[in-house]
Amino acid sequence: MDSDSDSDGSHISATPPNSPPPSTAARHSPVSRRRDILFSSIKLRKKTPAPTSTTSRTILQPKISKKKSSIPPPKSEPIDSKPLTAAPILSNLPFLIKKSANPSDDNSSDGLLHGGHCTSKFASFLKSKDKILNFEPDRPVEIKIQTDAGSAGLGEVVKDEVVVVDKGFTVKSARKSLGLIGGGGDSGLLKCQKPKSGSEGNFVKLNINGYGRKKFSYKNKRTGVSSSTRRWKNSRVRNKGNVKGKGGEENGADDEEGLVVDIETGEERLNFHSEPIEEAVMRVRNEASDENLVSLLKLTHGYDSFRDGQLEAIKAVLLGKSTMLVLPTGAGKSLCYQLPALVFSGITLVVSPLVALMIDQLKHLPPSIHGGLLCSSQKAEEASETLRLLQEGAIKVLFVSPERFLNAEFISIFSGRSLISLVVVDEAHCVSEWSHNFRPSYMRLRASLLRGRLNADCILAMTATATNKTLFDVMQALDIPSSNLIQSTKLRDNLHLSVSKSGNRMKDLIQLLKSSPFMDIKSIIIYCKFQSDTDTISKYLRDNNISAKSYHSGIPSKDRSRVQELFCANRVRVVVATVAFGMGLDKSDVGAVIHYSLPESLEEYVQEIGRAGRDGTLSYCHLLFDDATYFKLRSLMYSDGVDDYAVNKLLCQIFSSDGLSTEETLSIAKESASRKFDMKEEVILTILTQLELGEVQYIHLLPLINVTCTLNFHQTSPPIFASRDFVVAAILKKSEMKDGQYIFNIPSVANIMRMQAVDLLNHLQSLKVKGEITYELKDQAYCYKILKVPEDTCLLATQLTEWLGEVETCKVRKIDAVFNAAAFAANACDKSLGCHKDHHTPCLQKNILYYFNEDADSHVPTQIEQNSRFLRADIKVFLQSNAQVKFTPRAVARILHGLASPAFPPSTWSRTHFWGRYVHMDFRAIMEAAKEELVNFVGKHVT
Ligand SMILES: Nc1ncnc2c1ncn2[C@@H]1O[C@H](COP(=O)(O)OP(=O)(O)OP(=O)(O)O)[C@@H](O)[C@H]1O
Repeated sequence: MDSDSDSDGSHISATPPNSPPPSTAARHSPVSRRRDILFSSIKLRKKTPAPTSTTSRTILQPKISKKKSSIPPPKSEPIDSKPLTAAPILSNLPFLIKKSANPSDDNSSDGLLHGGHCTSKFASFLKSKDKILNFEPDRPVEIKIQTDAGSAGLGEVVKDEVVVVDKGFTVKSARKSLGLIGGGGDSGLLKCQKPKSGSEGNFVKLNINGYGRKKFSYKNKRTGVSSSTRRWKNSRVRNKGNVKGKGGEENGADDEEGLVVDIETGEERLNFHSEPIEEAVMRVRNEASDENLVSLLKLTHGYDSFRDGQLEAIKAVLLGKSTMLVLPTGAGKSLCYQLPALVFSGITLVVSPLVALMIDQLKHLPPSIHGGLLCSSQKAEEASETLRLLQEGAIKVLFVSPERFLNAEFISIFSGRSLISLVVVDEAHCVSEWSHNFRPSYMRLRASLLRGRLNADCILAMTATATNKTLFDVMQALDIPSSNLIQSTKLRDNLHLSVSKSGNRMKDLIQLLKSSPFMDIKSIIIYCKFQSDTDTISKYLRDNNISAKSYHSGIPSKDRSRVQELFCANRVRVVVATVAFGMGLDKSDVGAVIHYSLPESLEEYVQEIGRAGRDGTLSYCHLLFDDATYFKLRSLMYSDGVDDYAVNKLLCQIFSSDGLSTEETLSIAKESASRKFDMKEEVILTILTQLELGEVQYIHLLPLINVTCTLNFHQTSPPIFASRDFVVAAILKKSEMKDGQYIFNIPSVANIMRMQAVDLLNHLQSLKVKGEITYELKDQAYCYKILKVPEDTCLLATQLTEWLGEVETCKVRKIDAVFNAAAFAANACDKSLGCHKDHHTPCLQKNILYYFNEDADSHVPTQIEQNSRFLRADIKVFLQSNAQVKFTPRAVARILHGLASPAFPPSTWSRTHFWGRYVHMDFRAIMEAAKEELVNFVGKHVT
């Protein structure tokens, strides 16, 4: 499709010129990448009854575990053959104080994990028995711990030193691994520096009775700077090049128990005393009674009681019942797998969509539970270290990204063995394409894989935000019976919700921040949709003497971490952020969340306001909305749409291989295919994923590689080299010569050599190291092998297109629902439910709950315009003035909505007068009109 046209006849349009078209950069850099990858696959699942009960009750009875563990049995076995076989879970487990990880370092934009990008520094964020692999060895953390448990335990800060005195625990043993807090080896990089005895004046002592989890927020009396921050700096200097903790050596003991402080977040963590916990675990294994569970909870987490839904979920899981758990954000879902992980003998595998979340959850594991993580951008040695520890039984809870399930080696660890006791699917709504952020990679998480290949009997799916339709889908995919749904209200009642329609959002925002209650709130998140907004607003706030920083995926990860650090340390009052901020952020005292832009769904709204008031205090959430943003965001929901014929053409290319041998690696270059089919790369990936994971497995997807290689020989002449090296011979045979360079396609050569593309690349690399060749690679491509050719490509294309259309409709319905709820509150609420002025907690809560419980496909009314008297005339003019270009109805509608697409780039098309002119009108209505006009236009020009 050629679309290079400058002249579009704008001068003769039917409507007067619009206000200047929105900047394409702004329009097309919404940070919600969720939408970009939302398209996915057709799932033709068997229908099972929808979950009916909102709360399932379980009767806990001991169950005999069938599982064997690689972990040797403990010295003290349970008294009888009770359900859950024992493991030496606690002795000599390490205690870890970690430098808080940086959740924003996920390379994938907005912190979302796609294709498993994460920086390697997370990779080694691992707790293990022998080692703590720190990702920044040059930045060890020191924490001083007061060992004198006999002291009164009153906290104070002197000379920036932090120490925790634990009254409730005693030091269990003195270990030699002095550099490692509680560690058993000497390779740990986190430092525990013991105070010199009697130097109490240097240390903070907290009166915590061993169990408290108070917020640590002491300030240095002199500087006013948080001691943890200062401490952090000090420790860096002091520990340079010194891995072993000197202080620890001096004192001869470093295995402290009690409460300790995360040096960066200031958060307290419980150290533990292994024997009482071990005994408590045994008691739960013998009888998972409320009493036994509460006493374990107290020992491991320091809490006196369970929150709503927790006990029920834990009991169900301990009984081996696969469970769907829906609790509000911040309600404490993690605990529901942490305690079972401790009790089960095998591994608990936690699947999480974000590296940031994984890090956060790993960080928040109680010290009695060993954790590790695997993500795809780990260095090979880091991943193998984790796997080694896993196989040794040194990891109880392993966090993995869904992409890990593509890795055959990983799956093979568990195949045929009963190593896994529990699989936890966190953010389980991602499994469903009807959720607000479906992840194609979550499609791999099917009960068949988890049970069949990983040998995991029990699955715990957790989410805070799912409509009934999504829940049904997830439970069906994971084979969770409808009776095993544990669900509590979706909104915390400490969130005060308000809404206002705004004519000038910037001005209204400042006014809001300067008025009660917001003016007194010390920690505020402002959510925006567009990156550019976050920068503009934060600057504007600073200009108005409000301490603010922006946060979005376009900011370098180091700076993002810094913003998060400052915010967590209460040194920045406001963070103006895109959706990228907040995932994995467990700052408990965020007092307000303000939406500067309309969220894309009520799920997103609930998730984001859930960042506020996690400490249970009354917190304020205000939503500013306007029509223009709604139109813009609604329009963007259509940017991934595809047409039947384009999908058909793509399928023809996918299955166009000559040989169709299952051994052949085929490829589709991302960029050129995207342009050729006018389809976003993510949409192509979605279709490929569906072809792999749908009901029929047509292809097997392989890792992305650059497929075009340009090669130069430097030492040996090519023919002589070819006679010695059969790979080179094949390359010469398959290459095109251009300017003395050999250009070839990697998979083609690999195929004739009957080798894997990756092995060919390794071979080239070794020749390069020897100085024989240099080469360049380009054209990133999706690689795959064909397993089955569809009998009817057209039918398959139609099914795929229809399904993608349904997903699109679902997304549009979501944004309509959130707009309607806001508009109702602002314009139509009769205040009968108790709302007053801008305060609309009752009516918003009601609408949100209604939305979550609504009938799956119920109609959501829209206020968007369906027609315009100038539309037809404008389309006519547009087509006439671009008569040389082949348009589809979708292409015309996109241009009229100002939506970029691969074949109609904004660099060319935003110049037209029609670009974005009809963004306020329903996209599909424009497509319909464009279709009719195109038929007329083509009819006239053909005859
Ligand atoms: N029984 C309990 N008593 C007191 N605090 C608890 C209890 N259970 C969990 N918490 C605390 O509540 C906070 C939120 O817990 P958690 O992170 O598990 O929430 P979540 O439900 O996973 O939230 P989100 O959906 O936002 O990730 C944590 O600080 C946790 O320690």
